Amino acid sequence: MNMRPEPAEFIEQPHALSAEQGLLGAILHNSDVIDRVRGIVDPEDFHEQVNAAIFRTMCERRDAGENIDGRLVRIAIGDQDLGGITVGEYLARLYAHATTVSNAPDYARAIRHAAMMRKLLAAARDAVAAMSSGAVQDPSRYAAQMIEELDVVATSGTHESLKRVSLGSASQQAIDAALAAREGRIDRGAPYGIPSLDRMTLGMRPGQMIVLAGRPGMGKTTVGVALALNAAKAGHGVYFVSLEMVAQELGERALAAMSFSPRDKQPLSYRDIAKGKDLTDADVWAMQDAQKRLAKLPLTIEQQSGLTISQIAARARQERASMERKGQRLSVIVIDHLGLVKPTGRYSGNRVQELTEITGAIKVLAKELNVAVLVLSQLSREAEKRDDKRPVLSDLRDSGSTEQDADMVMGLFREAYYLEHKSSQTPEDAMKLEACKDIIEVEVLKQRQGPTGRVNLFCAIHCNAVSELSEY
Ligand SMILES: Nc1ncnc2c1ncn2[C@@H]1O[C@H](COP(=O)(O)OP(=O)(O)OP(=O)(O)O)[C@@H](O)[C@H]1O
Repeated sequence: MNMRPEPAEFIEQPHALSAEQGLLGAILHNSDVIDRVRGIVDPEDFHEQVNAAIFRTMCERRDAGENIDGRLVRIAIGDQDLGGITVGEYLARLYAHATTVSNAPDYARAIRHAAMMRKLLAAARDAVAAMSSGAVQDPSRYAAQMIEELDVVATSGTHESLKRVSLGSASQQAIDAALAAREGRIDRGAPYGIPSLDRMTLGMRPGQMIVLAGRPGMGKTTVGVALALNAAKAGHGVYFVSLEMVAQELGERALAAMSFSPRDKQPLSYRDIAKGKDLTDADVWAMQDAQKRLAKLPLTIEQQSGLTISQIAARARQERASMERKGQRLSVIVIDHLGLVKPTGRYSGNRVQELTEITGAIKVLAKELNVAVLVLSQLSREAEKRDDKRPVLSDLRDSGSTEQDADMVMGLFREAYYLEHKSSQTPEDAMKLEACKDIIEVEVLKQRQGPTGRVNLFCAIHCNAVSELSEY
C-alpha cells in the first residue's frame, strides 16, 4: 500500500512575515504611512494573528483620529504573552527594527500577495479534498462555486482602485477629469452616438450600470447592437456578451446596420443576409464593404451561452488585457440579456435573490474595470396589462434590485409592434402604423446624475439601424 502523504500536506503556507513586521514598524514610526497602505492591504491579509490584531487596532485608531503609538496599541489588544515575549516587548522590537517608511507600500503588496497565495492554496486543497472524498456530485456546479472563490484572487490586483479614497482626492479626480474633458484630452465615457441621447446623459460613463429594458420584440438587441457599434466607431473597446444569439447572427445584424442607407428603397435586412438566396451583386458588394469597416472596430463578441456573472467577469478581464495589448481600451460591456445570465445556485431558484446577486455583481464589475456595463433586460408581463404599454420603472420590480443598482434605466417602446400584432386592424390603426413604423421610443426612466425624459429615434428594425430622428 502506498503510505505516501498527500503532497499538499508538505506545502508551507505562503507568508511574508518580515514584510508584516516591517510594515507595522514603519507605521509605529510614522502614523501617516497607514493611509498609504490601507488601499492595498486589509487586516485579514496578515498571516500572524498578532500582526493582524495590531494592524486592525492601528486602523481603528486612525479612523477615530487618534495617535498610533505602541503603548496605546498594547493597551487596546492586551499585553498577553506571545510565547516568551509580551505584546509590549514585541511592539518595542518592531519599532526598533523598522528600517525605512518609504518601502511600506512594497511591504503591503507583499503581504497582500502572500494572502492571495494562501487563498489560492486553500481553494485548491478544498477542491482536491472534495473530489477525493466523492463530495462533488455535479462538476459544473462545483466549478461555478470554485470560480466564485478564485474570483477574489483574480480581482486582487484591482484592490487598490476599489478602495476608499479621501474626499479631497475624489474631488481632485473629478476636477482632473473635467479639465481633461474640457480641453478635449479625454472622453468622459463612450458616446451613445445619438446626439439627443448624448445630450440628455453624459454618454456611457465608466463605472455605470445602464439598463436597457423592454418587452420582447421592442428592440432591445437592436438598440444594444446599434449603441455598441456607435461606441466602437468612436474608438471605444466593446465586449458584447451575447447569451442569446451566436456571433454569426450578430454579424448579420452588424452588416445590415453598417450597410444601411435611408436613401435605399429596399435596404438590406439581416433576414435577407441570413437567407442569402435572393441577394443581388450590389447587396454582396455592400456587405463586403461593410465587413471591411466592421473588421476595424474594437468589438469582441462572447457567444457562449449559460455563463455565470463570475465567468463573464473573468472573461471581461481577459478581454480588457487583450485589448490593452493591442493599444485599445475596453470602455463598454454589453450583456444580452440579464435573464440569460446563469445564476450561481446559491439561492436555488429564488429568482429575485438570484437577480439581485447578478446585478450587484455587474455593478461591482463596472466599477472594478472602470467600464460602462449596458445590460439588456426583459420586462415582466405587467406592462401588457396596461392600456399604455410604455415601460415604467416599477416594471423592473421582479428583476431583483436592478432598479436600485442601475445608474440609468432606459425603457424601450415601439408602438408599431403592437399595431402590427393587433388581431384586427382598423383604417385608423393603419394610418398610425404608417406614422410610427420607423420610430422607437427611448425613455430615460432613471438617471442618477441627470434628467429623465423621452427621445424618439429613427429605427429600421429589420436592418438593425437606429439613429437620430431628425437625420431622416
Ligand atoms: N424583417 C423584419 N420585418 C419586420 N420586423 C422585423 C424584421 N426583422 C425583425 N423584426 C422585428 O424586430 C423585433 C426584434 O428586435 P430585437 O431582437 O431587437 O428585439 P428584442 O427586444 O431584443 O426581442 P427579444 O426579447 O424577443 O429577443 C421583433 O419585433 C421583430 O418582429
